[in-house]
Amino acid sequence: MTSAVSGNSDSVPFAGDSRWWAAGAQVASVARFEQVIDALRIVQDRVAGANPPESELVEVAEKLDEVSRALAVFQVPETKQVVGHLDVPGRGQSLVPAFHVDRADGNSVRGRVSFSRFYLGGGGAAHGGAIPLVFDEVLGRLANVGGRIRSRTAYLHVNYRAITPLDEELTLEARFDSEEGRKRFLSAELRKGDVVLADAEGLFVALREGQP
Ligand SMILES: CCCCCCCCCC(=O)SCCNC(=O)CCNC(=O)[C@H](O)C(C)(C)COP(=O)(O)OP(=O)(O)OC[C@H]1O[C@@H](n2cnc3c(N)ncnc32)[C@H](O)[C@@H]1OP(=O)(O)O
Repeated sequence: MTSAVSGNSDSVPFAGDSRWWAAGAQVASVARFEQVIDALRIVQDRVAGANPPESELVEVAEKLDEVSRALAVFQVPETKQVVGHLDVPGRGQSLVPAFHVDRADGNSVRGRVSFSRFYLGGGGAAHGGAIPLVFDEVLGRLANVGGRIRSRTAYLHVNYRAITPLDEELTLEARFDSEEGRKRFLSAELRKGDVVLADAEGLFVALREGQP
């Protein structure tokens, strides 16, 4: 039996369906796919943090090749892709740390995120590119919810105020500040407790008819 992939991209509704993707992609089991993504995230972390002997590396490479071969025959075009459209925190997209929504409406969202070992930059701090990934994910979704015409990031300005530690639950708050014609201005902060670790301002431009 197959299930339609949900229009919402988080277990707590993010106030609407952005329809960034073509609706109707089917997945054999959302729960099983989520299990695969969770396992993949752990593999990413374990690979990033490992320094095993060569014999173990040979075995691990063979096992990973086996997984790649198993999935190779099931590749689909973007319109049928499941990753990115799963109704689970993080949309099943293992590139971006999963964002867990606690509160959302059409103009703001608050949630939690944690940067695991995979996202290490150096010196215990999250990679400077991993933080904009999360801001783009959250602001991009917020820019498009509530039946708005879909938009794309035109710019994303990030200020790094303090190092972002790994493996700690952080909060992220974002808001839709204003709109001028096709231009949507949004902002957000990433915090550990009361301390702002990073903040961001983004411009998202609504796409014209037929614009990719
Ligand atoms: C479930 C799905 C969830 C998805 C979540 C993740 C969402 C992630 C969103 C993304 O990351 S999208 C991918 C990254 N972004 C891109 O690939 C965008 C690439 N750039 C473009 O496609 C175009 O440049 C863009 C659509 C952003 C704008 O081009 P247009 O030709 O449509 O707009 P135009 O150049 O006419 O500009 C419209 C207005 O925006 C302004 N503008 C555009 N880019 C700007 C910029 N960079 N800085 C300042 N202003 C800018 C421009 O000046 C103008 O202002 P005015 O109306 O006041 O004259």
